[in-house]
Amino acid sequence: MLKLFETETLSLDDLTDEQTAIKVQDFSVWLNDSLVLNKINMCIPKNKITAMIGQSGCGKSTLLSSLNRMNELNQKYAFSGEVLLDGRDIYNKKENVAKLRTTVGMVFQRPNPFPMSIYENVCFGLRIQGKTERRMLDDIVERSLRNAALWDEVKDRLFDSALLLSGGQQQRLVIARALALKPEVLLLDEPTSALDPLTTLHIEELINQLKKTTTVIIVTHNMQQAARVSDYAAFLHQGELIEYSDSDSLFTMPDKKQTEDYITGRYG
Ligand SMILES: Nc1ncnc2c1ncn2[C@@H]1O[C@H](COP(=O)(O)OP(=O)(O)OP(=O)(O)O)[C@@H](O)[C@H]1O
Repeated sequence: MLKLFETETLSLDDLTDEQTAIKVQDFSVWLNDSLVLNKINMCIPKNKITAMIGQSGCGKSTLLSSLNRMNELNQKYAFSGEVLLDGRDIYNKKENVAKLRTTVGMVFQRPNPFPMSIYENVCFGLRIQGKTERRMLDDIVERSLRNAALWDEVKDRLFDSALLLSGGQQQRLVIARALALKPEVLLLDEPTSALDPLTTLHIEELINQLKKTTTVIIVTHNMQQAARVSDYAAFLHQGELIEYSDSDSLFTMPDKKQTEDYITGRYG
């Protein structure tokens, strides 16, 4: 299979604690009293790209947003089980949720730049953390924009409104905003679904670069994209984790008939 990038494959069954970024254990979610995720178990490897795939409504976004407690913004939310980040249950009562959401950053389907300058967008979270020293902010803004492959396009207009950027530039800007906080994990919810093919390719290259320092988990409807960029893939169906393995195996020799039907386009 044509892969955009090659990578060493670890066996998901033999991951050590050091190789594991997030461990999801018997995790179930109810929204408005209906079961949306049913006893999910998965170990997400560190500094790799893991894709979540499955037909609309299967629970991908719910699972993704459960990994940094974004799901709690939904009022009628209940869960059971555990999500361990570096061995710590993020649902423990003492968890600092604001800090968690900087450690586990999230980028949504539609870019959501704030109505302020490009520069201020990138340092938004840093300012909330009370960081004001200009030279440090300048350095972080430059590094984050470089890492998000946007620096060359915006370096001469850092103080222009972010809303003037194109859709693809805005998506890279919000990735830069997340990177400024040095996340350990970045959650991407269909980050390229609103973008053209060339910009999508830029973002895919960027995602691959990110794994040098960051664990990336991406929800995508685009099977080619999942096969191109991900090292591991999880197939969900009606709230169940049907199959989870390295992407080469899942996309070329799936174990389960349901997975095969989905990736060959028989449904979904
Ligand atoms: N607030 C809510 N109350 C009740 N059910 C909800 C709520 N939000 C989502 N759901 C249901 O939970 C299930 C999972 O939704 P989720 O958004 O996680 O699926 P998804 O796989 O990401 O779908 P898509 O690919 O369409 O974005 C769906 O059946 C959805 O209708």
